[in-house]
Amino acid sequence: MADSAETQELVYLVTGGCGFLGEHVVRMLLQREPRLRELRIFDLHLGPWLEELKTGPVQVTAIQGDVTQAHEVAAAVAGAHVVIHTAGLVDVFGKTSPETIHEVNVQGTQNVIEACVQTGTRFLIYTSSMEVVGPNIKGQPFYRGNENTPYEAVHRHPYPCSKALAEQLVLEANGREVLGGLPLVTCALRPTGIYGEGHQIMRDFYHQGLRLGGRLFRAIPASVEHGRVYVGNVAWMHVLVARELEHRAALMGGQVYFCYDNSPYKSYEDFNMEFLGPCGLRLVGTRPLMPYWLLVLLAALNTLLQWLLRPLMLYAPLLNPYTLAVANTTFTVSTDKARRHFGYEPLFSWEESRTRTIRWVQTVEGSA
Ligand SMILES: NC(=O)c1ccc[n+]([C@@H]2O[C@H](COP(=O)([O-])OP(=O)(O)OC[C@H]3O[C@@H](n4cnc5c(N)ncnc54)[C@H](O)[C@@H]3O)[C@@H](O)[C@H]2O)c1
Ligand SMILES: CC(C)CCC[C@@H](C)[C@H]1CC[C@H]2[C@@H]3[C@H](O)C=C4C[C@@H](O)CC[C@]4(C)[C@H]3CC[C@]12C
Repeated sequence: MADSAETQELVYLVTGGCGFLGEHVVRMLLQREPRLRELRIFDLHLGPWLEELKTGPVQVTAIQGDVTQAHEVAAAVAGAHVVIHTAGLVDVFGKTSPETIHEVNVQGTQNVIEACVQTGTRFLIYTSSMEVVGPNIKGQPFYRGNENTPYEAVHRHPYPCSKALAEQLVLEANGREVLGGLPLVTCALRPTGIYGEGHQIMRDFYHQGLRLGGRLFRAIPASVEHGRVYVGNVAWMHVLVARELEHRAALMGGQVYFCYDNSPYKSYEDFNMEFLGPCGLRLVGTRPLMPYWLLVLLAALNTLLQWLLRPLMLYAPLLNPYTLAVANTTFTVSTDKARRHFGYEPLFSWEESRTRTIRWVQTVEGSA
């Protein structure tokens, strides 16, 4: 992309632009990418909030489409300078079949890659995930690791498997010739557990606490560290990579970067309480209130119930064998690769991230 900080000439496409992360990427681009002429938002489910974005200087084009449909993807990609591909099924609760997860997350990503090649789009940023690395099926901890830390990335669950395959497709596509003869430049960003305004699981925990009289009951040892990253900083990293990818193609092309900021390392439950506590909830117990084997049994029971009830209803509780294993395994990152490669610094401090998230929880329906 030519250096044209002043002129608005670039066309960006964000797939999954109406999702939790996608919406923040869309808003961040409109706020902090002065070269934008058109911003295309491609999603299976378009949000009503998009209308409010159409009053600004940037042409905002909402495209209702399905990444599993190659022709729809190609039509949306054609003419874009940059594609930020966040669309995906983030399903670790058994809501959809393994086949559907693969079709959306893997085949959908392949469709995006082929659309870039066929239409001449040269820059593709993929939202991968920490789960491409771990935690693995052996439950081995990943303690403050980085992009080069050796770790046996072995998965069985459809979601991490799909993210790993999709990431591999994106990285392997780096350097492919696109229409016009120039090379495709790709990279993948690996957020750890994202939190912030719009985080559905945080909302679920909040409602669960309200139902239990303002209390949540500790299930995971406080010593299990989870890496979390604020959604605004993840969005900022996507914007920054998109801006720097051309000028630093040789360094950044085909690379993966963990998404990180200054959010503290805590157990999943203790971290959530940073936001739910100020909103009136209390985490009962300094240690897990029930033995791990009982949690394993309950998780297995939930899987059985989900299977039995499937003909009648969707039963998809937070607790299942996979979510329990992930929750119970330390996974934290400590890296500065994004800073070294493209000058990333978190846009939001921990204090700002925390305040913004608390304010959002306070607006959640049913809040105390
Ligand atoms: N939430 C996290 O903690 C987290 C952490 C790491 C990585 N990620 C990754 O970030 C991305 C976004 O995750 P999220 O948490 O915002 O999820 P989300 O479910 O809120 O957003 C995903 C978006 O993709 C859209 N989508 C789903 N299937 C589609 C299809 N077939 N065609 C077009 N659009 C489709 C959905 O409508 C939704 O708007 C995903 O790729 C996910 O794997 C999320
Ligand atoms: C004891 C049980 C009730 C566990 C409840 C917490 C559980 C639902 C949480 C714990 C860890 C969470 C995952 C983690 O933050 C990272 C990711 C990667 C991302 O790509 C998708 C979301 C996911 C899987 C989180 C889902 C919710 C988990 C499992």
